[in-house]
Amino acid sequence: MAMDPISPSPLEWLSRARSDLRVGLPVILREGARRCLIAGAETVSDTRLSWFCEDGTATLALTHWRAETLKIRVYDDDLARLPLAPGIQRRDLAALIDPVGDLATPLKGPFHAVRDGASHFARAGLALAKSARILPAVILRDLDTPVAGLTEILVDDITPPAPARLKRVVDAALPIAAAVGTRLHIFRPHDGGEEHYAIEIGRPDRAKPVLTRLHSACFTGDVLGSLKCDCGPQLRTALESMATDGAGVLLYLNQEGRGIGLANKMRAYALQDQGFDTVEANHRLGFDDDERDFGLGSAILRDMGIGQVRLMTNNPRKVNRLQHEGIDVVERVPLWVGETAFNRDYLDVKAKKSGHLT
Ligand SMILES: Nc1nc2c(ncn2[C@@H]2O[C@H](COP(=O)(O)OP(=O)(O)OP(=O)(O)O)[C@@H](O)[C@H]2O)c(=O)[nH]1
Ligand SMILES: [Zn+2]
Repeated sequence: MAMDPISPSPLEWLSRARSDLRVGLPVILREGARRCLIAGAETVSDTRLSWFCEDGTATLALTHWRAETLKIRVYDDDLARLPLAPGIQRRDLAALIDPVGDLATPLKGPFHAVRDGASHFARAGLALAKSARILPAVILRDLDTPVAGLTEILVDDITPPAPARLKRVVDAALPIAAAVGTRLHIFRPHDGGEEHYAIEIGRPDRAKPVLTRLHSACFTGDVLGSLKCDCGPQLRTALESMATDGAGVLLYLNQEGRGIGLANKMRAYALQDQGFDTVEANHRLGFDDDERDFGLGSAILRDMGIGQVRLMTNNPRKVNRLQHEGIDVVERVPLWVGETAFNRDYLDVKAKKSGHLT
């Protein structure tokens, strides 16, 4: 991995590794002279799975959340490793990593987690799977020699995640129903991740606090008008308030499903159909309550020359993260709109479990 101008940089390798995992291609993790092959447990093919497992040394890494649901002992703080026997099939793996069938087949196990050996390859693999927006579960196997054609990355390049860096790609006038004088700015992260947008209403005076919202993408709420959440009404109300005020900036962050991606959010909805709440559903899938990085918001605001904001939110994590990164949140503007019979429990859980201010 020489740092000449033409070879991939660590960030570029990471971007490749995410795509590889998504299509089912294994990736090599390296630390010093040690190499480990990993693959997404959700995406690995039958043939590759049997290759991984043929000598009986492969393991499956799950987050502590998923392990707790399956009653697996957690020896490594935030994750658990299970041995994978030769001959294990993809449907056996699916039952371990995907909670949708948990209630139908509740008596899985007992499981004997791996205690020995280092867990950092597993931890790095799980971080990579999350950033690839697949289920947070990876299979691992030590590797003696490099494999030609596979992406190889250093464990240290995965954890801890680097602070968000984005570049402004383009902006143009976009008259919208809420405000004719609107511009849409597109920002592209250096790490090859999803693009994010800034919707600038009017011409906010940078010398004063700017009415601002950090809005996370919600395809179901923003586009389809889902009644299960409050995102659509929050989006429209925020834009209308900025129009009424004469100026404002709404950052549309492509962190669908609190950062787990739309496919995993729909898995969470399937669990909610079974009676679990929004937080429990994330945990049963193996995710934290909230996987979003609000550092994206401060990076974009800084780029736009905005240092002081009146932030439209009920979420104290957004306020804290902006403050932490030097954006002065001079006021929090509550944004409670769009309660329906279908989202009452969801809003209740956000207030009770996720600390949303009422
Ligand atoms: N995982 C998961 N994500 C959900 C669910 N319902 C909505 N979301 C996502 O939750 C996020 C809500 O985003 P925001 O409205 O910006 O954030 P918030 O944390 O509610 O904070 P404020 O609205 O600012 O008070 C969006 O990314 C939605 O896609 C759910 O049941 N599970
Ligand atoms: Zn929503």
